[in-house]
Amino acid sequence: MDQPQLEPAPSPALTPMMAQFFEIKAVNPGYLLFYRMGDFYELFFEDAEIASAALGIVLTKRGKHLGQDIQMCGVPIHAANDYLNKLVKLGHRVAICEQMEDPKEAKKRGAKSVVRRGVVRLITAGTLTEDDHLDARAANFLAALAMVRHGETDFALAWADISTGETFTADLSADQLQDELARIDPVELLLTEATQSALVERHLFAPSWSAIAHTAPAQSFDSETASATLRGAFPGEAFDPSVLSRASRAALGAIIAYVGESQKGVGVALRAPLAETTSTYLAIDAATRSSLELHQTQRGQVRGSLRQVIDLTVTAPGSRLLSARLAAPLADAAAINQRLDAVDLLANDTMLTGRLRSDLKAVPDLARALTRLVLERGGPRDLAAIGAAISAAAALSRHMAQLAEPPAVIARLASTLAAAPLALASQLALALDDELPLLSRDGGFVRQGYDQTLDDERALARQTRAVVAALQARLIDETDVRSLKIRHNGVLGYFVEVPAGHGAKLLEEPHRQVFIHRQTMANAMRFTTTELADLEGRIARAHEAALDIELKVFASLRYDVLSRTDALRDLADALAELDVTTALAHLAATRRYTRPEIDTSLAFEITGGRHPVVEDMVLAEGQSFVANDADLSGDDASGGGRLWLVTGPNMGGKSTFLRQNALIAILAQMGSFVPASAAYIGVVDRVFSRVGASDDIAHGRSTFMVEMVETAAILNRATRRSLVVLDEIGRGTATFDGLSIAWAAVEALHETTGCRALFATHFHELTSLAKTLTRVSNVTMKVREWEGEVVFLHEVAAGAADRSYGIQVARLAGVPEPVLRRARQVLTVLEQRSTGSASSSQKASVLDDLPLFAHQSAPTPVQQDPVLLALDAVRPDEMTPKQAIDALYELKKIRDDARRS
Ligand SMILES: Nc1ncnc2c1ncn2[C@@H]1O[C@H](COP(=O)(O)OP(=O)(O)OP(=O)(O)O)[C@@H](O)[C@H]1O
Repeated sequence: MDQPQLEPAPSPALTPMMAQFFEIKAVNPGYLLFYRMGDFYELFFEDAEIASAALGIVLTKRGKHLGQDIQMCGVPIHAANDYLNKLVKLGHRVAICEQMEDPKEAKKRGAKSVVRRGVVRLITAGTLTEDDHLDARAANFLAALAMVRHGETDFALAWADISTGETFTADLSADQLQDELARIDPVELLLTEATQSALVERHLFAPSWSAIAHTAPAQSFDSETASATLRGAFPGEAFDPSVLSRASRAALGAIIAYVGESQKGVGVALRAPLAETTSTYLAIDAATRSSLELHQTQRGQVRGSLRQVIDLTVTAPGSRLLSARLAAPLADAAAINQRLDAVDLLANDTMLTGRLRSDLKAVPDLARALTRLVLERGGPRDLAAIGAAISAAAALSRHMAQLAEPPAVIARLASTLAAAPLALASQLALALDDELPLLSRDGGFVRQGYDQTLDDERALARQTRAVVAALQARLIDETDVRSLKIRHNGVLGYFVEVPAGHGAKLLEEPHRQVFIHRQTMANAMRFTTTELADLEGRIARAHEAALDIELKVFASLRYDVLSRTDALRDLADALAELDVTTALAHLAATRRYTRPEIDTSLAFEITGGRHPVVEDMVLAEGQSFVANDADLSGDDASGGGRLWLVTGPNMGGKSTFLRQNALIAILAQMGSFVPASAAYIGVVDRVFSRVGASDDIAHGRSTFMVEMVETAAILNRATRRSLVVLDEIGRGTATFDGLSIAWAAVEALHETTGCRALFATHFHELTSLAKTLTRVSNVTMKVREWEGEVVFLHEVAAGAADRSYGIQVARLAGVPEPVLRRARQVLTVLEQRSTGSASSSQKASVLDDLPLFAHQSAPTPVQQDPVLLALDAVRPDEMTPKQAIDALYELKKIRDDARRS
């Protein structure tokens, strides 16, 4: 969110401080400047207006500039973090400008000189590292998008999570762009102005990107300079920039430049980038992600999403990895089966899984602690977190050592955990105290007994404090002022304080030889003595010396940790992966999920499938979920997979059935067991789901237009290996248009695409396609009619529905009885008309009677219910138990009589 710039012209009347402000502001355009003044960060001019409105803090004035009041607001240092958090969440960008020298130093240069200040950090959504700014269970990606004019691909994307160091690149074609960004879900997106305009022009700029896009200068995307930048950022053999495309280098270079600029010279340790090829993953486009409510519901809530139901991880890094796996399931059968082997073993060994999960609970966020230490923002607790993670890894690997022939993933994890640098953990445990401060700057974190010189200095400081107490006692004796006290404050240091009434005594002989007057207060007088000043010096020196040693210990521990960065990152990865694997095993064991069989065929055979989220909701309401089979299996010889046409009443469970099959495919390919009694799936390359399209008024597209754009995307992009799930295509337009489009779409999916597909529809005419298209079958959601009401059985059965039960559903929804009656009349005539059995006079009469409400009869007067009338007469307080039972029988009888009549 860019903000207006201040006028740059410094006027001759400018105070030196304002001149400094303008200078700093001019080189940080687009940032709210947090300008340090003593214990506050102050904001001026438009910055102050924006911040005061966003934070709800008071806007004041400080002097004038060019005849206008200077608006100002400020936040105290100790609360700055909260305010920063709020501003960044609202999309603002903040530059932190600190005092770079002691104000006393500035004074030495002259009374009017200004304290030197400089920007030490730029804070934006994508460059955060502090725990209190980050969501522990979500990645925080900064992305950069480079566009290529002439090249193999059109675009390249680089993205990095600064808080963990993970870095990726991918070359993309124009039609992959929106899907990939929806998968990565960055919090900030860098691109040049030219790229942004080109995207807008080509209708590729998704509306949701406006909130995260930040235009960066073209030179930061220069692929020539990028190579050098990349070599500097990823030194060593591990990474060779020339393996990346020019566009990927440019995008990655832009990220490195931006991060470097934001951290103002503090080296950011990103991990060597992983180049991703989209073909390794099951492709899920943005509309499908939203329709299937993978990470959040269509209303933007995590509750009710698939992620919420399946995320049983016990650590934040585990949760982040699970979320990433759900966003990008695999498309390689062997890799999926490896993951499944690991889950399988643990799902069947609940004892081991229980032990691992209980140990994992105590594992801290190693990756983020490590990054803070790299960025010189870490404290003693981060060091302790690293020690704790290493020790936990060792314990976990001991549990895993019992396994005789572990599957490949478990064996790999066990060996990484076993290689955890234990010596480092012991050293950290020896050095660090049990209770630790957040920051290292005030000391107090090194364990007693770790460093002899430190212990000596601390003892000295303690002793001198005892000497102060002895001195106080002696001075009381010598002066005979019982209320004399030796105290300490930040301004005077140590001083002698006596009540005002005794002050005069100390100013006189013989005491004036000893006591040097410092301050007179309303009810006390303060003095110092040579001996006290001397003692104070000793205490301060001991304290300083102790702090100095502690800071050296911290620096050396930090160095030791950083020299193991690669091993620690591997360890962090392994811990997160073990958490995900045990969580999926726990899910499988506790929710009756089964292992899917995965291969490269075109199978899709689900027995007793369930919808993971709807099942949870239905069970919570005390009902049971009806499991359903699906078989869309096909083969190349017969032209591809099967297509099921699903008909049935509204509320019958069609959407649930459609979605559950797509979700089962996604779960299976991310390496999870699935909610079914059996599942056999040939790897899916893309899944498309359009269930319950809604309009996109904000972007000028009607329901029908959205539906057609999405249908076009499916027909153009689905392959034989894809799974397509479509709900009610063509319902948003005139019946015949809609029916024709749905008809043609089914034919195209069957004849040209040959994908496995579920197609729900209310156009019963479509069911006749099963006669001509060999791989089309009709299924229907079963219902039963009971006393004129429809009961949904939620059961999928072969065949086609003969009616929609729309009017019954309208009745359930509370549509008034006269409207329902009239609807029934119209329906009867329309049905007879379509079968040709209505007489011409009947047809004429229904047409004459339209519009519908012209015919509406006056509402039937509400009849008084006899049961209620009888109930009114009942006086429970005046009844004996016998009379109460009789009354109950009477009420029942009245009701039965009323029914019969
Ligand atoms: N298999 C099932 N077992 C138990 N309850 C189910 C099942 N399927 C669906 N339901 C219940 O029925 C409700 C309606 O289901 P769903 O939205 O899938 O119906 P629909 O046929 O798609 O309706 P519409 O055509 O109006 O969109 C669900 O919210 C759920 O409570």
